Amino acid sequence: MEQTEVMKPESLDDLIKILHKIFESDSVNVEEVQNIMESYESKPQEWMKFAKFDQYRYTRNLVDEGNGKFNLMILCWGEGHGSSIHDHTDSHCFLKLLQGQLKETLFDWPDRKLSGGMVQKSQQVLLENQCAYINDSIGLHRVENVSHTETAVSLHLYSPPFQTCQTFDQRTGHHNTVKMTFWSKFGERTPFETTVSQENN
Ligand SMILES: N[C@@H](CS(=O)O)C(=O)O
Ligand SMILES: [Fe+2]
Repeated sequence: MEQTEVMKPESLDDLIKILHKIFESDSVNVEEVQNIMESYESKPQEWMKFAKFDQYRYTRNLVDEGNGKFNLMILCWGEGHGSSIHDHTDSHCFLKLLQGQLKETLFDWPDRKLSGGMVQKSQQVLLENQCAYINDSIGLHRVENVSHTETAVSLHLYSPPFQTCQTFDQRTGHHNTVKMTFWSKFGERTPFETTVSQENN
């Protein structure tokens, strides 16, 4: 389908409505989703209720389940928090900055005869309101809030939704499968579960 104009979402709720419409279709137009997400102007009062921080790790806070087609979540990054090198389980990943800055480092998938560690392909600093995109054919990434004084908040859309991903050891290229958990869902702190690992990647 051809895209004629980019609608500018009036609010986070409006953005969610537009995303529901877009994802009714079976094919995902990456550029369209990226443009819509980028054109939403972040207003803290609209997303504050989802932004719950942890002292030790970045948190994943579920905002919307996208009718089963996507998961929309807000990630909260304390000073110096970062993810390990990971994949996105064959899903589309859109990452929009709501507050602060994040550094994204791209890596190639490790090959068998890896020596000297995994190779960095590129690096970019994402600024407020920018929206980046990645999938497994582009490569792997690590995301970091390198600031020692500012927190960062980002809005992530994954389609289709996924619950596990692979994390990679930069030195050896070896990977582990990790279960991904939510710190909160729809603004409510997720109850502590003893059976489920509370690890992020
Ligand atoms: N993909 C990561 C966040 S990031 O580092 O892009 C996650 O969903 O936890
Ligand atoms: Fe990621």
